[in-house]
Amino acid sequence: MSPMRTPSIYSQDDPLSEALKPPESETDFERQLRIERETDAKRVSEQIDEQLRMERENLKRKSGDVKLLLLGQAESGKSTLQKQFQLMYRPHSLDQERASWRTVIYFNVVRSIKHILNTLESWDDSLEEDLDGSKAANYMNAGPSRSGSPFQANGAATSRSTIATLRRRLSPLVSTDSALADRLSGGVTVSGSGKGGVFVRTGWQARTIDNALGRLRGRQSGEYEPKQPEIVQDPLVQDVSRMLEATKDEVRELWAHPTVKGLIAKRRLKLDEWSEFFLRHITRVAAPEYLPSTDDILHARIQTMGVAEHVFDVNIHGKAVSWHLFDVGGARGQRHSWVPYFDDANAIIFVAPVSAFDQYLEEDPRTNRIDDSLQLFTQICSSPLLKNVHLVLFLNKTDLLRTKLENGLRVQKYITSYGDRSNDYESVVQYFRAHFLQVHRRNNENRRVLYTHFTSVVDTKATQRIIGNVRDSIFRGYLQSAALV
Ligand SMILES: Nc1nc2c(ncn2[C@@H]2O[C@H](COP(=O)(O)OP(=O)(O)OP(=O)(O)O)[C@@H](O)[C@H]2O)c(=O)[nH]1
Ligand SMILES: [Mg+2]
Repeated sequence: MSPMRTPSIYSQDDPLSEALKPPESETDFERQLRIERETDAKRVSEQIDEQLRMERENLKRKSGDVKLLLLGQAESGKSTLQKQFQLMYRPHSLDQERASWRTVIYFNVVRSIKHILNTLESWDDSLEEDLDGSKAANYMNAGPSRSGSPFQANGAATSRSTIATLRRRLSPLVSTDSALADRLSGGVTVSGSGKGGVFVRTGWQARTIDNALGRLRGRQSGEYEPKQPEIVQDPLVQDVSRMLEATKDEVRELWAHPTVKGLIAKRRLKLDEWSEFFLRHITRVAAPEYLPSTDDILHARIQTMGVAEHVFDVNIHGKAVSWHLFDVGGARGQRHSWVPYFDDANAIIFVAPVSAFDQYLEEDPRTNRIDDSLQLFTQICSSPLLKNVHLVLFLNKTDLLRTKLENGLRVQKYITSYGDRSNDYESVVQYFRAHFLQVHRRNNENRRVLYTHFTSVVDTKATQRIIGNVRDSIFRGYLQSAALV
């Protein structure tokens, strides 16, 4: 007679229970493991619910508080701007979460290496063709190589074998990709998350540690003492750190390889700004006791899921006012969650990345990112719910725009209406600004002012000055509308 089954957490009435039912052939040992896993998952889920409930409680808005929304497409720089607010008004909180950013940065590095190796694989045949012909010279001129150019000595065959060796040596590091993604997302996958890979919800920093502890607890017998986030050592992060340390020369060699440089120069390999940043700083990032600097945190990339609320006490003229800042996920699949937050908003900072003129949406590769920003800005300007909101526009990523133009990228190639205007920085930013101003003018029944700033939100000094300006202008409008002056 088979032993009586311990009840599962799946309810018998649940229509999903049929699909989730354990297999008939499950052994006692497998069942025990499954039940432990389920109990563990339930505990984590309850902790998350409790944490969210407490966060909601703490975040309750009082009348007189300022509600500021950060809006804009994915990768525009909203969360980076939020970090600047945090740095300015709650710097200790960034220190507390500093260690958890290591997971994100390792994930960014591992994804970048994976992307380079995959691109090398898919271009293998045409590379061979290029490298055998005169075009090889372009690759060699495209950038310095730490190890010298392998093509000069033995040609394409040597290059291929160097890359094959690097691929083999880097494969254990690359294979940590999904475990890191899982750690960050807490196992939640979102379809269409694309190359950025992982969406995180508000409070992920604490939960990243909790996820690690949950798993640790599963392995240990007996009780464990919860520790401070800073001193908790996530075994996965420790493993990745060791691997990175052991293979940092290979990562550097791959990054400096003439074929990789050549593919980048020919725009066959497109790396995101954060990939380039961390690969450039790989020696520091791969050091055993690496703790991310503030600059590293500002460059780290993780997609926002839903809407994350942050509260800051902003002091102005001796009076402390609570600001509730809402950082939204900008990907198309996330935008439906914005509208409930429009109600009673005081101000919006719309972030539009002007460097993105040569880029297309991850979610829809036919849509140019500047076009998408303009469409989105049109919707925001024309929304009746937002007609009284103080409106600020950040034309962001101006540093990257400058670099692209200096490298000879022509705007007209991607935005034909640009025509034969001069391709210098000033002409380009003014052209984009004029388009946003036009959208605003056409959707401005209430004759409200649009405050525009050219920004690079990874630049702390400049951004904090601009935040100061924005704070003052929002505050003036806020005082007027509250009839306090
Ligand atoms: N160089 C440079 N990088 C920037 C700038 N603004 C943002 N970034 C980088 O761009 C990446 C994306 O920025 P995020 O702040 O995560 O973008 P987001 O708007 O929050 O994106 P979603 O959460 O997906 O909506 C990060 O790696 C940032 O470091 C900028 O002005 N200059
Ligand atoms: Mg974000």
